[in-house]
Amino acid sequence: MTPLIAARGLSIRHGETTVLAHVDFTIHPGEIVTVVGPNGSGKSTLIRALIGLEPAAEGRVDRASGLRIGYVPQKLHIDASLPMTVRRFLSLPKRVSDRAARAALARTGVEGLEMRQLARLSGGQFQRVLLARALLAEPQILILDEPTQGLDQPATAAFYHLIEEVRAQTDCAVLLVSHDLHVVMSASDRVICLNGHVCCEGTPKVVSAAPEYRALFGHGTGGAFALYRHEHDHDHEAGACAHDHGDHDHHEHHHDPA
Ligand SMILES: Nc1ncnc2c1ncn2[C@@H]1O[C@H](COP(=O)(O)OP(=O)(O)OP(=O)(O)O)[C@@H](O)[C@H]1O
Repeated sequence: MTPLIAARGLSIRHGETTVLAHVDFTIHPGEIVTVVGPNGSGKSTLIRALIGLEPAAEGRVDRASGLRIGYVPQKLHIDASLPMTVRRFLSLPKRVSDRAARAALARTGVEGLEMRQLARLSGGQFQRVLLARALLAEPQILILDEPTQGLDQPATAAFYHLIEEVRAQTDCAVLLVSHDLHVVMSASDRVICLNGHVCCEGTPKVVSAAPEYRALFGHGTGGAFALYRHEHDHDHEAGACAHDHGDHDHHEHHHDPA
């Protein structure tokens, strides 16, 4: 199957610093893939590179032709305290019909909020409005960078449940960045563990058992994997550290100043 997006030997540098080194990564239609990794490990950078917002220092990113991407960035360059209604926000940057706006809000469980000021939305409602806006493009892939930051556990769980519903309804692929390992792991087909490079990759079960993952996140994470989305699927597909090229010197020194 042709991937929607593929990074091939992708390295990203900011000045002298290599932020991502030799990343190989693909996402296929309909998959839910989660990128996990410590702070500063390059998760947002990878997402931005996949979308075309970061130039490759080495390697490349291939995107399916005409790919429709629904992107919810980690930081929104809009002040939520600006006087702006949800309806108006949904029309940025491209005007949408009342009907489309209503349908998008209904789909994300925040129907009837059209005339509400952004500043008066709860954190959870705001995330759902962001998701509604991303869905307006009828994306083939939805990319969400830490969408539940600041939400409590029930709101986080409800949001991921919604993502799964959206995926089921639209069959779009979903690429998530998250720190919510417990919830996300259970809702992912595949997990990529990043730390300047791909440390390990595979099903939640494979990644949870990978020494590289455990070294980063500790051993107390075992309980996080009680609910695997496809417990019996594809475990053979991507063994732990499939993308570890054995270049250990490089990996270990990755975060050292160049
Ligand atoms: N525009 C930039 N210029 C210079 N360095 C940058 C820039 N953007 C990111 N970095 C650095 O690149 C590294 C990776 O950042 P990135 O935001 O991708 O990490 P992250 O894994 O998403 O982190 P977090 O979990 O904290 O959001 C960090 O060390 C960061 O300081």
